[in-house]
Amino acid sequence: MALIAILAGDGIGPEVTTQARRVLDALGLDHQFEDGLVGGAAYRALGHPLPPQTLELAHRADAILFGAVGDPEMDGLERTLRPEQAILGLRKALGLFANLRPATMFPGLEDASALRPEVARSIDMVIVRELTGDVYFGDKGRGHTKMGLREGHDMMRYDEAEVARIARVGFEMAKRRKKILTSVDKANVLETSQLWREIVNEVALDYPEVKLTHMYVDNAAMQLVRNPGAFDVVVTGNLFGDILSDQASMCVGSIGMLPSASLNEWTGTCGLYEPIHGSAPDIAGQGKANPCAAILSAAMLLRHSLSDEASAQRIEAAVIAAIGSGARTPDLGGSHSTTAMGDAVLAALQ
Ligand SMILES: NC(=O)C1=CN([C@@H]2O[C@H](COP(=O)(O)OP(=O)(O)OC[C@H]3O[C@@H](n4cnc5c(N)ncnc54)[C@H](O)[C@@H]3O)[C@@H](O)[C@H]2O)C=CC1
Ligand SMILES: CC(C)CC(=O)C(=O)O
Ligand SMILES: [Mg+2]
Repeated sequence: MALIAILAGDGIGPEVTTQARRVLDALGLDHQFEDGLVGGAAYRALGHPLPPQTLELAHRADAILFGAVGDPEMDGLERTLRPEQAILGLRKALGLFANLRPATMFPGLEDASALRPEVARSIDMVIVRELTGDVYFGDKGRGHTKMGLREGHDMMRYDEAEVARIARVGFEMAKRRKKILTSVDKANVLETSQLWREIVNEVALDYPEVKLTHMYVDNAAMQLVRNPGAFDVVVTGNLFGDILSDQASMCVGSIGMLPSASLNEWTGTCGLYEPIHGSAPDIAGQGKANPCAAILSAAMLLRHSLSDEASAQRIEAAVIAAIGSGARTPDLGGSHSTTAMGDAVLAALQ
């Protein structure tokens, strides 16, 4: 029996996580669930966005289903107490360096894409985003210039081991798919990216069967809307991966459709699974959130952390069938509530 920690968080986090939990329950598997406080909800109750008891639960669990954190009322808090520190802290504490973000066009959703249907139809890609380095975790601070102007800095840095291990995840993933890997960087400007490219080329020697292309991030953003079907696996750093994956989500219809897995090794023993979106304060509490990304994250949890491919596929098939039957939340142009969308997925579960 596995222990699944549920960290629902803030805003729409609890709304979408509730639907994912319903789907997991309906599978009738013998797993145990334990809820933990995280983000703004944890700060309100316990004075810290990632309290020790939540961190302890995360370490004890076999896998974590995460909702989202973030609360506009807490934007003024010092950075270390902001709700977002909870997810950053979990990624660092659990060593979750590999973030897999699949973007696939679901049949019937072409019209919801921001792209023309004939362009959108061919999208089937995975963004492999490095998750514990880069400007997100580099030295940061505030100060004043000699002229007395306020300044801020965030250090972008990677060492060769950090680049090599995420590159390997990208190559392994590509090897199992169409054998096309695009490494995205900004090596024409950034020293960090030059090292990135050097190391990716070294790792490539172990994967002669994978076709490797290097692409600058500005071009990648453009190609992602021009010809997204050309991408198979994209490997990139923390910042570029964060931005490109939100962009990829609109190419397949909605940010409410993209799940993710954050792993600390290729097969992942303990992993954290979350929709790529945030707490969406603009729609929180209104029953408008699309729960598909959270439900699909639960499928990734079963696949990567619990080695239960059959159950993962049952969930994915149910989401495809629910979409196929016309179920749509407002972000997809429909009028299903969050719960009604969950109902549609449950009804389609075979
Ligand atoms: N992993 C996490 O917990 C993340 C947390 N955040 C935090 O979330 C808060 C809000 O950030 P935003 O920049 O507004 O990004 P967001 O992803 O929360 O929302 C962006 C837009 O997408 C819409 N949206 C997001 N998820 C949706 C869903 N499931 N169904 C329908 N529409 C959806 C929202 O309504 C909003 O208009 C901030 O505090 C931010 O720091 C942002 C991204 C990731
Ligand atoms: C710390 C999070 C707010 C970063 C983010 O946007 C993400 O991981 O998608
Ligand atoms: Mg993001």
